[in-house]
Amino acid sequence: MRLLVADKMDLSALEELKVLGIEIESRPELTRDTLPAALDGIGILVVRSTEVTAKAIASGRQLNLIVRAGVGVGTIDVAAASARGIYVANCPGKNATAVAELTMAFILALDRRLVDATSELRAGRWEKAKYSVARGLFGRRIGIAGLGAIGREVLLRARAFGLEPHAWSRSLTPGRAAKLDVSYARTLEDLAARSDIFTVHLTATPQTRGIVSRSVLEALPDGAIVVNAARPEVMDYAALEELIPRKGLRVGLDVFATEPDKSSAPFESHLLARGLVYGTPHVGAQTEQAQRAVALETARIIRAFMTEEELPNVVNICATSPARYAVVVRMMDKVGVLANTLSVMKRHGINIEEISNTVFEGATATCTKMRVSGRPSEACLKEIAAFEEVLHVDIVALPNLA
Ligand SMILES: NC(=O)c1ccc[n+]([C@@H]2O[C@H](COP(=O)([O-])OP(=O)(O)OC[C@H]3O[C@@H](n4cnc5c(N)ncnc54)[C@H](O)[C@@H]3O)[C@@H](O)[C@H]2O)c1
Ligand SMILES: O=C(O)CC[C@@H](O)C(=O)O
Repeated sequence: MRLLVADKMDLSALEELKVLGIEIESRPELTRDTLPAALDGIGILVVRSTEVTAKAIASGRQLNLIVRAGVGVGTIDVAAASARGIYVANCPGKNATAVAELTMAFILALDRRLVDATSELRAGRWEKAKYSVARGLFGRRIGIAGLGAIGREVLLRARAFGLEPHAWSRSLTPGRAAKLDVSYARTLEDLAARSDIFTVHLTATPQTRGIVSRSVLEALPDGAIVVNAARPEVMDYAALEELIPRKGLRVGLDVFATEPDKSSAPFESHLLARGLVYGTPHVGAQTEQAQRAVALETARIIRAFMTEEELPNVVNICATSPARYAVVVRMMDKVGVLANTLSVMKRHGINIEEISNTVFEGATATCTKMRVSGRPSEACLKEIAAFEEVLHVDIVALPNLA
């Protein structure tokens, strides 16, 4: 099988896959527009930020698996992949430490205005009085929006700096907050209102688009530090642009709405000219440690795809299966027995949603579980049971977990 890595990546971690017959091709120069033509004959695609459009997915006729070597899958048309039965998997948590470190770097740099001080020194200006007015972090309040993998790493580091942690997260309850020893905020507005430092670590989904809204940003105290190392879509950047000078916000951004596809393209953001705004070109995950961890996780996913039944970190499996019954058939491990069973199911109009087959020690007998949406008739089950090589047929009603 051919594997294409369409981004810059630590390839040494993928070397071990060659023993599985995988041929690795590295083409970091590919872009959203050139990727579709490069997918001919490719079975596995690995990407970081290169966009995988519906057009690319349609061109990848042999594509079985797309691995996002990172967390956010917003650059992949997951719906198009699902419609063609292509797995999409990611590497959650593997770069959390790196992003938390960048978040802390922004907070410290903004408090001390490190970038401006350095620029002045470089220009030959010793502005000691100007840069001797930092507020300091100890005892100040940090509001963490989203206590996922990165949010929790930020929490850990915030404590070490003596910051007072407050949080809002989708599944955070007052009880859980008490266990984590963080002050519970009922809403994002509530969190913003008590944040001297406000940092966002939410997934970008249709539900979280603009969730850090104008009213959330309006609720921030004047002079607050704001960090977004998550995704631009989660924050109302137009409102932020307006509020930076009005409220004297100090802002650190690793993510921009105008990010180019590849680093050679030009970049522009009005936000950077609005006041004390520091930026980095989406490098939150770019430490050697994080990239190594992500590459190892990518290799683990691909190995599992080639050798195991279960695939880790898949983001596009049907959350609630439409299957309502399982037909459990114990049968002899012989050619054609399963095919006969399937042909009976087909004749009775039964659509199989999921199927698994376990072979027992000695390879004499197997157990096949077919999960189906409609209940097969007694006649259908009797027909299956009538095959000489079928040992037993059962039907089990599945709990509706929807
Ligand atoms: N700057 C970078 O280079 C970089 C690197 C890694 C991750 N990220 C981004 O950082 C963010 C956090 O990543 P993570 O690894 O902590 O992810 P995570 O899945 O561990 O945590 C995500 C958080 O978002 C919340 N969330 C998800 N859907 C939500 C919804 N519909 N409503 C409210 N909250 C919701 C979750 O409850 C959780 O608190 C993501 O946007 C990710 O893409 C950026
Ligand atoms: O790999 C990258 O360049 C960005 C990674 C980051 O945004 C992620 O979601 O993991």
